Amino acid sequence: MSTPRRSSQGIGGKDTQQPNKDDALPSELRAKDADAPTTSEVDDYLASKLLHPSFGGDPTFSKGLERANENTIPQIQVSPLQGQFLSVLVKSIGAERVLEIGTLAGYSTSFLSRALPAHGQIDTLEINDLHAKIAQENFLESDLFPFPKIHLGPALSTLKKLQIPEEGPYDLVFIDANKDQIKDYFIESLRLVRKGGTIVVDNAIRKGRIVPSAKDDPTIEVNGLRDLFDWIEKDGGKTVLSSGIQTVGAKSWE
Ligand SMILES: C[S@@+](CC[C@H](N)C(=O)[O-])C[C@H]1O[C@@H](n2cnc3c(N)ncnc32)[C@H](O)[C@@H]1O
Repeated sequence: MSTPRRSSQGIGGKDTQQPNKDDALPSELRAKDADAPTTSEVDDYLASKLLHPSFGGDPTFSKGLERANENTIPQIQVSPLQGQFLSVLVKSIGAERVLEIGTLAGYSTSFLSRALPAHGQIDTLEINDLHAKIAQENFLESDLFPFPKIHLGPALSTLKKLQIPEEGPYDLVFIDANKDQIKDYFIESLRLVRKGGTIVVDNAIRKGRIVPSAKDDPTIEVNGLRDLFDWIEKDGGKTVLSSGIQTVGAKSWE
C-alpha cells in the first residue's frame, strides 16, 4: 500500500475549488474549434431538456442546495444530471435497497430515494453533524419516501457494524466520501450488496492524476483510489466486473 503524502481537498473528499468552465474540454477539440461550447454549457443544455420535474427539476431539491449553502456546507454534491443518472440506475436495476456512503446535505440521497419503490430502504452514512442535520431537514422538505436513515459517524466503523437488511442485501451502493479509505468501503460494500448488485464509486479519476507519472506526487485521495484499482486488478474478475468512466461537464473532469 502506498504512503499518503498530501491532500488537495476539503472535508468532503472533493476539490472545494469551483471548476474552471473550460478545464474539462479536451484541448484537441478546443484547438480545432475555438467556438465549441464548453462542457458546462453542454451540461446546461442537457439539464434544460432532461431534468424531470420530480427529480432534478424538483424545486425542493434546489431549495435543499440553498439551505446547504446558507449553512456554509461545501457545494461538492453531484450535479443535477449526475443525480438524475443515479435515479435512472436505481430504476433500471429495479433496486429496492440502497446504501450511500457520504451524505453531505442529502442531494444525491434525494435522487436515490425518489427512484426507489415506497417499500424500499435507503441508508446513508455521514461523519459531520451539521451535514446530517441539514440533510435531515432537506429530506423532510422533499417529503421523501422511503425516508433516508442517516447513520452518523465515521463510515468505516458504521459499515463494519451494519447488518444486511432483513428484507435482503442492498441492490446498489453509492460511495462518495473520503477517498483514502475507499478500498475498505468497497470491500465492506461487497459484504452488504447482493450478488449481481451494483457499486458506484464517484470521483475516481482526480483529473487524471490516478495515472502514475514520472513526476508522481500522489495525494492521499489518489493513493486511496489506486489501492482500490490495485485490489480490483488483483481480484482478476473473481469477485467483481468493473468499469471506469471519465466524465466532463459542470463537475469538471472526474
Ligand atoms: C462529496 S460529499 C458527498 C456528496 C453527496 N453524496 C452528494 O452528492 O450530495 C462527501 C461527504 O462525505 C463525508 N465524509 C467524509 N469523510 C467521512 C467519513 N470518514 N465517514 C463518513 N462520512 C465522511 C463528508 O462530511 C461529506 O459530507
